[in-house]
Formats: sequence, C-alpha cells, structure tokens
Amino acid sequence: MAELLNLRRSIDNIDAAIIHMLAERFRCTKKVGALKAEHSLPPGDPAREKQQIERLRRLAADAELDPEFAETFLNFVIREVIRHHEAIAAARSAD
Ligand SMILES: O=C(O)C(=O)C[C@]1(C(=O)O)C=C[C@@H](O)C=C1
Repeated sequence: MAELLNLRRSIDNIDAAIIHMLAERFRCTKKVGALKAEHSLPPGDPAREKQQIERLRRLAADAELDPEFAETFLNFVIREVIRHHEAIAAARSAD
C-alpha cells in the first residue's frame, strides 16, 4: 500500500496548492471589489464571465478535465466573489 500512501501525499500537496491559489485569487478579487465600489461599477460583469468560461472550458478540454466541471467550479467561485463585492459596496455606502 506504499503507492496509496504516496498518492495521498501528492493529493494533500495538490489540495494545499489549490487552497493557496484560491486565497491569492480572493486577495485580488477583494481589491477589484474595492475598485468597483469606488467607481460605482456593478459587482458582476457577465461579458467578462462569458470570456472566462469559454477560456476555462478550452483549457479543461486540453487538460482532459470535464469542461462542465470547470464551468461549474468557476461559477461557484465567481458567486462567492460577487457576494464579497456586494458586501464591500454595502459597507462603503453605509459609511
Ligand atoms: O473581473 C471582474 O470584474 C471581477 O469582479 C472578478 C470576477 C472573477 O472572480 O473573476 C468576478 C465577478 C465578475 O462577474 C467577473 C469576474
């Protein structure tokens, strides 16, 4: 079962990388949320999301990952980003 242990060690490393990358992404999107609130821009940008989804679906297909899964994952992340943007805008307008 050494192979199982080795695979699980790699899975743990990959999960840690995903968490760190997501944390970095949210650090960026929180700054985007502040800029959008400052310039009275709406939290969501459907045109940008369409481009991101098309791009990620292509990247997923090339990497032999299910494009549907990639789209669902991106939408899940973006929903959370929009929730943060809305909270940032609400806090700003309450000041
Ligand atoms: O690029 C933006 O305008 C963002 O707010 C970031 C982001 C994203 O998480 O990638 C989130 C919401 C928008 O609808 C589009 C993209």
